[in-house]
Amino acid sequence: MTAAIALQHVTKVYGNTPVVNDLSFSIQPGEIFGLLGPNGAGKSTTIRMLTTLTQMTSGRIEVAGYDVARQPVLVKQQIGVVLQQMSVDVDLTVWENMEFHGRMHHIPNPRRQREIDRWLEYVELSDRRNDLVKTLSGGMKRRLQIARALLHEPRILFLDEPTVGLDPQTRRRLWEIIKGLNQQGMTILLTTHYMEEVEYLCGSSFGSYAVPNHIGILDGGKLIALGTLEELRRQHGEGLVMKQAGDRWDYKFFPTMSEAQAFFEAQPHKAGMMVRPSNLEDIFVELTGRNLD
Ligand SMILES: Nc1ncnc2c1ncn2[C@@H]1O[C@H](COP(=O)(O)OP(=O)(O)OP(=O)(O)O)[C@@H](O)[C@H]1O
Repeated sequence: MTAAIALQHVTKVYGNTPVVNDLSFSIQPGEIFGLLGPNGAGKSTTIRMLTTLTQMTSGRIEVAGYDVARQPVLVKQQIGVVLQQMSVDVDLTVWENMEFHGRMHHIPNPRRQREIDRWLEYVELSDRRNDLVKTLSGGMKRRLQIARALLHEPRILFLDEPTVGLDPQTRRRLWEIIKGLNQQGMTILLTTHYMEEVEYLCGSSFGSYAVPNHIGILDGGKLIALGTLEELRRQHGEGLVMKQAGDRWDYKFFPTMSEAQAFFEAQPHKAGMMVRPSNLEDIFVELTGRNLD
C-alpha cells in the first residue's frame, strides 16, 4: 500500500538552528496520526512543510503519492488544511467563506452548492450560513474552518492544534467530527499538546480500513517516540508505581499492571504511593524528564 504521507530525513533549519531535525515516518491511508509535543517542538513547522507552505531545508516528503517540493499543486489538490491561526474571513458570512473557497478550487455549480450544504450540515452550521463569521463562537469558527477545508474533497486532512483554546465541551464535539471523518475514510494528521486528545483520537481504536493509528512524540525537533498507544505503553511498561518525593513524583514502570500491583502490595509503607496503568503523559515524562505543558 502506498503511504498517504511519507517523510524521509526531513530537516528545517532557521538561522543555524534545526527546528525539525531528521524526521522520518510514514502514515497509511485511513490512519489518524497524532503528532504530540510541547510548544516549540516543531509541530507547526512540520505541518507547514507537509502542506507546501514552508520549504524544507533537506529531505524528501511525499503526500498522496506526490513530491511536495516538485509537485506542490498536485499535493494541494489532495489535502485540506486547518492551521492554528483562524484563516476564515470574519467580515463575510459563513456561506460566503465557503463559496469563496469553492471558487478558488474551481468547483463548478451545482456541485459547489451541494458540497457547501453537505459540509455545513456535517459540522452543524447550516442554521448559521447567513451569519457574519465575527458573530460565531470560537468552536463554530473552527468547525467552519474544517468544513471549508473539506469542500474540494481532499483525501488527507491536516489539523494543527485543532482544539487549542476551546472549552472541554466544544473540544469533545470537534473530536466527534474528526473521528467521524476518519470513519468515512479520511486520512488525518493532527498536532496537539493535549495528551487526552491524542489518546482519544489515536489511542485504542483503529482508523478506517482497520489501519492502526499511530502517535509520534516530537521534542526539540526530533521524533523521540513512534508507535501505537499500545506499543508505546508496552515499550515503557503498562503498570506504574508513583512515589511522592518532596514536591515531585518518582516513577517506576513495570511490564504489566499485575507486576506493578504486586510491587505496590509488597511495600511496607504505602503512604505517598500510588499504583495505576501508565498513560501517554507518563511516557512523555519518562522520555524527556519533564511535563508537556
Ligand atoms: N519563521 C520562523 N523563523 C524562525 N524561527 C521559527 C520560525 N517558525 C518557527 N520558528 C521556531 O521553530 C521552533 C518550532 O516552532 P513550531 O511553531 O514549529 O513549534 P510547535 O511545536 O508547533 O509549537 P507551537 O505549538 O507553540 O506552535 C520554535 O523555536 C520557533 O520559534
